[in-house]
Amino acid sequence: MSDTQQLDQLVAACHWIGAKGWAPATGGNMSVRQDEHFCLLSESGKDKGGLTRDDFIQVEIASNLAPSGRKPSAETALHTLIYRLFPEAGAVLHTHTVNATVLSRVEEGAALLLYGYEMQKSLTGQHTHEDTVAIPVFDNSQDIAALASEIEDYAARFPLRYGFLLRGHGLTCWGENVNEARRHLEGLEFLFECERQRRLLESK
Ligand SMILES: CSCCC(=O)C(=O)COP(=O)(O)O
Ligand SMILES: [Zn+2]
Repeated sequence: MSDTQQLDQLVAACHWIGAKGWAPATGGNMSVRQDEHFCLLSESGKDKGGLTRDDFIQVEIASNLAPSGRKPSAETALHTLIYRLFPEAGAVLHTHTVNATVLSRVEEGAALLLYGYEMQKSLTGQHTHEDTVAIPVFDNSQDIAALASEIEDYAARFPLRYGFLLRGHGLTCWGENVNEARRHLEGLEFLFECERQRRLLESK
């Protein structure tokens, strides 16, 4: 698929995310890989539900630098980390949903454990509700370089698949292309909603 087609799919995904209310105000950021060395990342501070092709900025994956001098997302280092860690990753979506924000705060452990849900099979490679999907939760930080380094250390020691949560902040997830990243986002968001409801009911 050409760069233009991938970017068009990403723009459509941004509009879909916006319509769902998953990137309120200027929250969220989205990117697509161009090749081994470069990705296209959303410009910082924009309403991501209304992005057009021109709102994406080329960023060098190794350096986080934008040759154009424009300002890509404040969370650029998290996107480029994913592209460096996973050569098969082709798109990254970061959202600020209520479920991800609340669940990541009430979860006291280092990971949100999802099990018993048929919808786990919306995640590539999951074939049964009887397995456990672990989505790590990292404490939020305004120091994105330090956060990226912490996540890199985690990935060197533990499996990291589909996405991670930032406590009180949101979800960052990815896929081999925009469509797979979208499926992972939608599947995880559904699972987060179920888990939030389950915890609420069981606490009564
Ligand atoms: C109110 S949004 C705060 C920053 C953030 O978490 C985010 O996802 C958007 O930052 P960006 O620089 O990508 O616009
Ligand atoms: Zn964010």
